Amino acid sequence: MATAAILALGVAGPATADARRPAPAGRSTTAHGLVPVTDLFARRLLLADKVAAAKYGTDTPIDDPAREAQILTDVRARAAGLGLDPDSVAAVFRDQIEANKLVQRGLYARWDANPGERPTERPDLAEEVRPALDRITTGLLVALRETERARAVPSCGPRLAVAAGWSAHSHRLDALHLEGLGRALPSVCAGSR
Ligand SMILES: O=C(O)C(=O)C[C@]1(C(=O)O)C=C[C@@H](O)C=C1
Repeated sequence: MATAAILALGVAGPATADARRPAPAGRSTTAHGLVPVTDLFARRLLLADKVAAAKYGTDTPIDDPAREAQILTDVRARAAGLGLDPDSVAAVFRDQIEANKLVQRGLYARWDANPGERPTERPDLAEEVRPALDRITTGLLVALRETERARAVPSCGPRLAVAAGWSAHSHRLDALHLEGLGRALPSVCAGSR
């Protein structure tokens, strides 16, 4: 999705007048229906700052294929337990990982160019940062299950754009994290896979 489109939606915010009106019978979701998903995407992207701070200036590379495989194996198994399609859920998480790496690389470039902006503390990746990412994984699996129907209807794309704009705005994402949010979205709607 175009970053500019997300930005514009973020500035506009949700349609409050519509949100106050009761939904017509048979129409299950509101414009806010996908916010639980995009909110967790945004939170996960903000954690990329801690991941990058844990690794920057060390021998630990941004890419950790073993950790990625472990996440994808785990979410596939848990998706099946929740009655979700494992392939679809794995696609969503693969996008989250790619989005996270996009932000990490952007931060590295920023810190290389501006030494004054480099992190002053190094969080513990194993003890602090990955457990926080794991908590988001659990929340995201629940959010994907709760939005299964909303993600299967043709209006998913526009609703996702509204939700992403709202989450970008409420988490005050900068341009880099907004780009990450755009990278996080492609697999959310059932028809997009
Ligand atoms: O846990 C890490 O080391 C991260 O960099 C985070 C993360 C992720 O998004 O979960 C991203 C890149 C790595 O390849 C593995 C996992």
